[in-house]
Amino acid sequence: MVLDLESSDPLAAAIAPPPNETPEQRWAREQREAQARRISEQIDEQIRAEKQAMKKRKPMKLLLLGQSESGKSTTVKNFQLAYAYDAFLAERAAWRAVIHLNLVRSVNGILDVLYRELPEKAFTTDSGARSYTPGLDLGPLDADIDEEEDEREFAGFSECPLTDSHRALMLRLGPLRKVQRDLERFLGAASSEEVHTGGVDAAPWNTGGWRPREFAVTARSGWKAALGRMKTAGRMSFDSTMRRSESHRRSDGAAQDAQKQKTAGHSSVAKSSSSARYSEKSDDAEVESAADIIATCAEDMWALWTDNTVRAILDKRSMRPEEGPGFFLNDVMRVAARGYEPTEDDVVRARLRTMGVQEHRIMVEKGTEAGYEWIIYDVGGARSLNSNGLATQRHAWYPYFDDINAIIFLAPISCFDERLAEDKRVNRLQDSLLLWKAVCSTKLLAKVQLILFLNKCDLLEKKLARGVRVVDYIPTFGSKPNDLEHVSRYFRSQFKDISARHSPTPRTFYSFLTTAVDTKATRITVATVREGIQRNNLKSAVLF
Ligand SMILES: Nc1nc2c(ncn2[C@@H]2O[C@H](COP(=O)(O)OP(=O)(O)OP(=O)(O)O)[C@@H](O)[C@H]2O)c(=O)[nH]1
Ligand SMILES: [Mg+2]
Repeated sequence: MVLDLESSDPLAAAIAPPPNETPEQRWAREQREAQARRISEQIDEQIRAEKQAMKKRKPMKLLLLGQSESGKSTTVKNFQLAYAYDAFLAERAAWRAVIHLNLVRSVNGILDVLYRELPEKAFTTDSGARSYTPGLDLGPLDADIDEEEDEREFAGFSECPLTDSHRALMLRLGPLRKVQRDLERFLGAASSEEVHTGGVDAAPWNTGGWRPREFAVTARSGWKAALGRMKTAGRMSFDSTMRRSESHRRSDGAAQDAQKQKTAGHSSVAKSSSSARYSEKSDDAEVESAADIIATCAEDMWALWTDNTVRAILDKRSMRPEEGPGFFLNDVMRVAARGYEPTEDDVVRARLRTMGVQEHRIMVEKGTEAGYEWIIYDVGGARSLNSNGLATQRHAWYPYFDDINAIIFLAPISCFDERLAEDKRVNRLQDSLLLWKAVCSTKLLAKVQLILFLNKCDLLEKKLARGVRVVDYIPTFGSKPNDLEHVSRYFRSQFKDISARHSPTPRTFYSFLTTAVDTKATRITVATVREGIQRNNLKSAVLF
């Protein structure tokens, strides 16, 4: 049987003129069709005009505040994922070097602990000064040593539990010291600025004692320029033919970064752009060689992380790298593999400290608001922004406070049992509350919507599940059940109370329980917040 395509096409049948149409009927039909075309064109024109108007509309300005490691930059990444996905994708490869740095920092942090477990003679020089075994390229101790902690009797081990095969493993991982230095130099070539953390910066994965120093690149020193270089490096491993066009783009990018930072009120633009000079060839080669060494060490890193003795040593020291920032050891075989491309989740979990102010322009790519621009200011939560810092540095923040539409304030509520490194008397949650109080009471912000993200709920839940009792750190918590619901409700009530008592004029309290590394859940929160800010009304958004 031959299929009659013409008559079996429902569309063709629907638009075909009726059979036996009279001239009058034809005239009437053509009139109707012309009218329908006019309406359709009007609608198209209206959409075009709306898009134009959208582009002309003042961008929505959002400021992210909160102590260091509260999750501000992670929240920015969630905004990018939701509303500027193409831009997010474009930068994804660039994060490889950061993720590699995060990984080797975890490994070197563990190695530091292990070397300190070895008998004295294994790391005492002729002069008696402590050092690592001579002849190894272990570099300087990459941790802030707390002598008190160092001398502490190591309960549970009467003698060194590390065997010869542990030592051999540690030796084989020795080259990762240099890898860490190289990656730090690469990411920070614009500034070579290492930040000695303290105060609100501190969120070590060991709650007491010493911790690995964290590496930072700053807005002032042009970390975006560094990211530009990482883009090259990341892409190189996927497509080396991109090299030439990329180097052109990079110089453009450095100029744009300088311009953006200027817009954001940075005084050190010149420094930022001039410091973007670097030796492309050696930097690229360094990053590739770092990736190579990391790939070679993959199995040993995994062996280290899964070794029972090593884990017992970390446990005894209450060290939990897996709860710290930028933890990739569980994924080491994937992340360290040659040709590794970061996933979305990897990028969201990657840790790169922000110093100064980062300005992110997010152009909404799709939907009814395509073409609409958001400017998100991501403030480094370093010391300058602690409870006292806000007072002393308030002038520096005025340009950002001025015409801001909303502030998202991030408070990591899992850190109720952690203390500031610079002042052991101050609880980190307490520090967050003080900063919140300072923000709430700022007169210039009286009319600004404040949205509180009680973040790191996943870590809070884990902590409570392993028996850490809130009342031991915050006596006013009393005898309430030590579970996520009651604890988060209690913490929320503290923040709410401060908002009510210290806001210059009455303001509605908006809060969300968040886990910023959970991109699915955060996407919903971000959408609610975005719509709410746009309508200047988040009433339906108050959760629990
Ligand atoms: N487990 C967990 N980790 C989180 C969460 N939010 C952020 N992180 C991690 O915490 C680390 C710090 O997050 P950032 O977003 O860099 O913190 P920040 O507030 O920008 O810190 P500064 O730039 O120092 O001011 C990163 O490694 C994140 O992946 C969370 O809800 N749960
Ligand atoms: Mg940040």
